[in-house]
Amino acid sequence: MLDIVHIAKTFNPGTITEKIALVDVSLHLDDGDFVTVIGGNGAGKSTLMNSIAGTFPVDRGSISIDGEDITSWPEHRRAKYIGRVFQDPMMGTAAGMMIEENLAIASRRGKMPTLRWSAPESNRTKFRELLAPLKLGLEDRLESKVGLLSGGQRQALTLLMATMANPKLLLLDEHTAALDPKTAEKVLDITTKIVGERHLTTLMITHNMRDALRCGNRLIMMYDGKILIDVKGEEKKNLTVPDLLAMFEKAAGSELTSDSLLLS
Ligand SMILES: Nc1ncnc2c1ncn2[C@@H]1O[C@H](COP(=O)(O)OP(=O)(O)OP(=O)(O)O)[C@@H](O)[C@H]1O
Repeated sequence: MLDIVHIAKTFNPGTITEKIALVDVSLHLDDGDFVTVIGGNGAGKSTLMNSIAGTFPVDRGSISIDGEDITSWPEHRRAKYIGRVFQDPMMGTAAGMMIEENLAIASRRGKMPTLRWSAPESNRTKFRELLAPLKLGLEDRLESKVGLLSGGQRQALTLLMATMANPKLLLLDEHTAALDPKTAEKVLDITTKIVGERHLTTLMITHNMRDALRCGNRLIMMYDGKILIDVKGEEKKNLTVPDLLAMFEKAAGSELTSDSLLLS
């Protein structure tokens, strides 16, 4: 489904601020794979995601989705295939617009643009049906401005919008990190439900090792711009946080020092 072959990315090459962010990364995802991505600060997780989304070009290598080489595609063209949710609940939705207007825009992703934002009654019924399973009461607030929602409500809505047009690939970039623990748990449960029901191929960055172990069928751990650990299926299911730390030490030849990972 997703094929990343030997990609590399260096920021500010040839300057004193040069930073090698991705060394030589290859990754193949099967249809419906739900991969959690962990790693310390600066390991290259967001750079990997940004490379896939087309935020910037990679220096080397190729990226394909369903056999189509998208390496040279600009970000807006890739957006037809890719749904993305960021850490900041303020991104991904339009605060000044109503819930139904946001959903109407999301449902038209990849189709011809239209000047008509408002939703006819048939769409409203569809939107209520989509929102009700979130159990956040949003189905009764279609005309509320999104800016009035809590961070968790807004992230759940963003998730719904990012998946409405059935993306080939869903990228979740620490999408629960800015929420309080209880709300984060709820949004993560909603994520697991949507991804599972829709069989969405998904990459999810998290700083929480337990979440990384609990969610998905595969886990990759990045370190110094490389994929250091890649576990899936039964092996992942039986893994504990101490197992993961031991695997890291063995593969990296040093102890994990990232506070954000160890304290999560
Ligand atoms: N646009 C950029 N310009 C310059 N350097 C960058 C840029 N984006 C990332 N980097 C650097 O590349 C390295 C990898 O960053 P990246 O954001 O991919 O790490 P990460 O694993 O997502 O870390 P974190 O968990 O802290 O978000 C870091 O050293 C970072 O400072």
